[in-house]
Amino acid sequence: MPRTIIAGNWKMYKTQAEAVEFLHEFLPSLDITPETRQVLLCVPFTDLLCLSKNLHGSRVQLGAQNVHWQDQGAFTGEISAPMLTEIGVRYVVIGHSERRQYFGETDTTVNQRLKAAQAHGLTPILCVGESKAQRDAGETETHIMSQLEIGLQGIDQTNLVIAYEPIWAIGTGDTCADTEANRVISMIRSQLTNPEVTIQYGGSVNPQNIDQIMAQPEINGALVGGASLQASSFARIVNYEGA
Ligand SMILES: O=C(CO)COP(=O)(O)O
Repeated sequence: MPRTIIAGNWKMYKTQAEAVEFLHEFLPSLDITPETRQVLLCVPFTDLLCLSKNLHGSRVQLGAQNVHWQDQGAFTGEISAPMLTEIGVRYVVIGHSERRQYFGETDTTVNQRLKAAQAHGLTPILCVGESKAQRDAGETETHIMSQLEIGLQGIDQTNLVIAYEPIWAIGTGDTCADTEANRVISMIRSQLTNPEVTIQYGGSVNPQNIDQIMAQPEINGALVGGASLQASSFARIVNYEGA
């Protein structure tokens, strides 16, 4: 069985002070068994060091939201994998649709970032998903298959998480129907060589829909944006009802 991983993606939200305040409320309300349910917070770079100290000994792991493919060099504004692992980061989100849309991320650079993350022992969370126009044109499957084909070239599937995030469902409140998310995730799994890869759903996950999403057999977790910013709402999500 793939491991269940519920991750919060804070995007560009929360100063350090706000992050610490979040933890004070969030950590005591966790009601999970870490062996069966992994919880992650993927936070802005400036929050990582402080959260690493505050999460030490807790049941929550830390993730970054991007990583460069070189270990060091003249790459102004970038952060490398050794810089992340040194401060206790274990996961990194790669190829989020917002990076693809606003910052020129391509499947090729996604692949380079995945390789660098794995080379340093980070677990990458590869984000894939179709736009509304692609869905309407019936191109959901071909688009995702092409993202996977290029993104996963030469990638070790024993240290990998995939997040299916339909772009039209991100931040819109327009959640993909859970059976449809299950169908697409099943298609994604059919493209993989390792059946144990955790595949998450992301896109308007909230405390009201998490139980139903997690009841789907192919869905192994969630990547949560807006609803991970409030401690009470993210706690309800990670404490979802189910196995
Ligand atoms: O992009 C997302 C997580 O990476 C999803 O964002 P929302 O949960 O705000 O829709």
